[in-house]
Amino acid sequence: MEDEFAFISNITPKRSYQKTLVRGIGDDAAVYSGTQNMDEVVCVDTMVEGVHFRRDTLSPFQIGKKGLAINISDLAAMGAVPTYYLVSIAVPAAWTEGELTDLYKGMDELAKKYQMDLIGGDTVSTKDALVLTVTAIGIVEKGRARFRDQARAGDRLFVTGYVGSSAAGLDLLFEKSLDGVFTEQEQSLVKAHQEPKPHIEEGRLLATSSKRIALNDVSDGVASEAHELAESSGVRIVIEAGALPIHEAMEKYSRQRQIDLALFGGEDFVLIGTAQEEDVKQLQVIFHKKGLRFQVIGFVEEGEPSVWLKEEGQLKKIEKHGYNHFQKRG
Ligand SMILES: Nc1ncnc2c1ncn2[C@@H]1O[C@H](COP(=O)(O)OP(=O)(O)OP(=O)(O)O)[C@@H](O)[C@H]1O
Ligand SMILES: Cc1ncc(C[n+]2csc(CCOP(=O)(O)O)c2C)c(N)n1
Ligand SMILES: [Mg+2]
Ligand SMILES: [Mg+2]
Ligand SMILES: [Mg+2]
Repeated sequence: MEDEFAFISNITPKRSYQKTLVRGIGDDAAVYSGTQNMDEVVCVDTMVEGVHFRRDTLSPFQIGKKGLAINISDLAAMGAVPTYYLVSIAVPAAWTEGELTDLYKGMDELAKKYQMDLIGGDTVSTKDALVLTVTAIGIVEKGRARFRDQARAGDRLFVTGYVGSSAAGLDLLFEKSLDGVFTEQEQSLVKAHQEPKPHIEEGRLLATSSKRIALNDVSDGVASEAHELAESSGVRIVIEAGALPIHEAMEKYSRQRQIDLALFGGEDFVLIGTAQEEDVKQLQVIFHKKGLRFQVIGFVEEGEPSVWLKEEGQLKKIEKHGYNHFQKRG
């Protein structure tokens, strides 16, 4: 990059979607007005070169798109409607301005889909690895945000999409690299890793259609997210191995590997939650009508906060070893 200021000028949006925007990029901070009867929802997640992606696993466009997607996924897990985002980027010398422009195009594609305005950020240089930090903002009707602490004994555990696909796709990318040759089946796993689709529509249905729902998104793997629900809610969660929705492209993998990828792989960015049995029945109908996936994968019991896997009648305790930045993968 030659000039930080010319770069900022290039990535400044020429249009805005949100009516509440008062001042976007170009001042010391952005300003937007609150919306009556809505709560503001805000989250931030970071992607680091070498940790969350490599140059041979994601293209610059995909890095941008995924950097925004993982944040929209957290908004989805709260039941929110996305509105704004801010981008902080630390750029090493090896990255060209063209690549950075592509990275922003990736974010812009998704922003357009959800009518989100880019309203600010920060651009700095760094020595080795690119670091992309996105802050996403959304709104949700007052009292409707979906929390992790709402699971109760008797609830069913559900997910809103395939689990394990992203980790399977990453393994394929490690094996063959970005421009490797993939079968059509392999390509669907690779795509799940490179361009995860945030489940906003699902989150909105869960925020507006039912009563008490605990909700989280799958960034670190089903086991880790189930632990978060169990710990926040003070309950015991049982996952039924046979019910996990595994993509057909993983059929040729051993059963053990499929389950491992689903439980401990992560980055699927589907929603995982719990709801009362009678609400689950309604939700299944609503989701089905919209062509969306809603799969019951287990249940909630009273007991010490813990997660168990039920497989062929046997119960096995599963530890919280999803993806953990400061632990070796178990
Ligand atoms: N360094 C930090 N400083 C302050 N709060 C943090 C920090 N890291 C995480 N948190 C907060 O801790 C909570 C859990 O964060 P966490 O990142 O685990 O959730 P997540 O974004 O859903 O998961 P993931 O990062 O795997 O996508 C959130 O409320 C988050 O804002
Ligand atoms: C090159 C490369 N190596 C490993 C991985 C796997 N990975 C990285 S972070 C993460 C969990 C979510 O992170 P966070 O908790 O920060 O949201 C996972 C499963 C990857 N995507 N790319
Ligand atoms: Mg986070
Ligand atoms: Mg989350
Ligand atoms: Mg997250």
